Amino acid sequence: MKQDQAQKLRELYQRFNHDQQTRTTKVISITSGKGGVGKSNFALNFALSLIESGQKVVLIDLDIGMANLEILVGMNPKHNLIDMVEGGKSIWDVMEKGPNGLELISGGSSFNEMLDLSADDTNYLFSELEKLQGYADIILFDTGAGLSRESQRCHLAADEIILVTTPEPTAMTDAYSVIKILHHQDANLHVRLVVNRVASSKEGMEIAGRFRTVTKQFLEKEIDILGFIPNDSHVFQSVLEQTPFLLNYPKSQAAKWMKDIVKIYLNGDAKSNNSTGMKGFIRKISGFVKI
Ligand SMILES: Nc1ncnc2c1ncn2[C@@H]1O[C@H](COP(=O)(O)OP(=O)(O)OP(=O)(O)O)[C@@H](O)[C@H]1O
Repeated sequence: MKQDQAQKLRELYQRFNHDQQTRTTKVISITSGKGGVGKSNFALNFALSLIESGQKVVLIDLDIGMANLEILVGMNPKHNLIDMVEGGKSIWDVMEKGPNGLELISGGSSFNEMLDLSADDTNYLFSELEKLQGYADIILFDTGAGLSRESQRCHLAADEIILVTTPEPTAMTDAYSVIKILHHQDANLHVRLVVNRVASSKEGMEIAGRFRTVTKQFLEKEIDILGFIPNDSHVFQSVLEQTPFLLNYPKSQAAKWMKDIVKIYLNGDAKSNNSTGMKGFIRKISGFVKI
């Protein structure tokens, strides 16, 4: 048997037997109030940095109508979630391997078709997604900016939400709105803030302070600040080169700060492990969708 065939068989074996593993599987939904604040770049490089720290991560693109993670990472996936539902494929058929152990599931560019999915299709989608329980330590959903009905469901069903903003007043105002609307639906949601494109950590702290003051008016608890990413030309360069900055420019300031965020995330996460995982996610999201 050829070596690559043997490798493929081993991978298949691992995937079909993953439920015997004991991974908890945390589901994180990544969002922003305003578009273009760096949410997808954050999601991709956060995933890669988590992997570098030993986590098994699956990144799922749910940016409705604008799925572009595959472009940022220079991949050309053969299938996406819509193909999966329409073609009766399995979740393993649509999961593509990227660089450095990244596993990516593309949402395609017409995921809003989900709105028209039949009850059987929706059940099928959820049953395939549920297979990821126990397969990865962390499932990251990159959702569209703002709050569409689908992305709201995703946030409300996830174990936690990472909200990305920049210091711009417009981005901040939209981020406040996202928190306010989500909090109105579930006061116990765990939201963590990332401020992207800051000039310095001092500016990041100032923005975080302002965010805390404003959100105190409608949150019972203080919002969690996960960290800051500097404004760094290497990010822009990496987008042009279709290679994530964490891999392309590992010594850049953006990569360094991202690694700090992951350290903070993993330290804090170990202390508060109350995830309901992919099974909980499917149970909750099924409750929002009338099947
Ligand atoms: N830290 C940063 N430093 C410099 N430029 C950045 C940084 N983060 C993002 N950018 C720039 O912002 C652009 C938009 O980033 P990205 O596509 O990740 O945003 P987004 O919030 O996902 O957008 P959308 O909501 O439209 O999907 C990138 O192409 C990059 O040029």
